[in-house]
Amino acid sequence: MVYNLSDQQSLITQWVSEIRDIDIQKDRLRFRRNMERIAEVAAYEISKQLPFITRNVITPLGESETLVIEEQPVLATILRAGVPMHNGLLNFFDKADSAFIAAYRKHHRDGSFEIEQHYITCPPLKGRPLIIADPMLATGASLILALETLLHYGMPAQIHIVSAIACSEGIENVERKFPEASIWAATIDEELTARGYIVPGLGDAGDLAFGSKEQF
Ligand SMILES: O=P(O)(O)OC[C@H]1O[C@H](OP(=O)(O)OP(=O)(O)O)[C@H](O)[C@@H]1O
Ligand SMILES: O=c1cc[nH]c(=O)[nH]1
Ligand SMILES: [Mg+2]
Repeated sequence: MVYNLSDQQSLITQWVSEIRDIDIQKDRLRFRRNMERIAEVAAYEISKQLPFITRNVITPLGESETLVIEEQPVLATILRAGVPMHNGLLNFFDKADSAFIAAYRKHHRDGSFEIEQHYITCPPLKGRPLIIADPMLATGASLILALETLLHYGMPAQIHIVSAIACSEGIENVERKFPEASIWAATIDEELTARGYIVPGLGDAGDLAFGSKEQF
């Protein structure tokens, strides 16, 4: 299932406009915070699909029957561009465990690239909701490799993918491999360049959040 959070006008469409804008996106603090709050809204929406249980709470004046999350999710993030979205998810799922995957596109001279994955840390996933943040779902190669690796830690009860900008081709690639996953995108673009950049997209999310990186 794919959820496009720009289906309706809302603060999400405002924030998407700001992360795309070639001038506004230069403000790194605002860029990271916009990514963070997009993830916060996605966390709220995803929370409606998690299992809840009834709990009796003693208040100073009596008792109240409330609904609380039954099983805390595991929040996974692909470094480095995913870090601001991870913070956003953690702001809302404040009791969750976290998983981290270090992966990046290793570019070759001919313009092609492959995904290098170096480090992963993850708690047991069996029977738990898994929410993975990757701000740019371009070809989907990073996300697919990350999910394939994460599933060695157990089969989650639910898989939710949170992206700021997802492109149709990447969504199709991910859906083919993980049809059970829900994709929550702040917006969806149609075009992918030969070098795997989303158009109109926003540029390089990792560089915009943290600065450019040297590649050896
Ligand atoms: O869907 P894909 O084609 O795999 O592309 C998406 C990936 O590319 C970006 O990471 P990048 O490799 O630029 O690393 P960074 O976070 O260090 O900038 C982005 O954060 C995704 O993880
Ligand atoms: O457009 C894109 C594609 C991958 N990664 C990015 O940061 N931007
Ligand atoms: Mg990058």
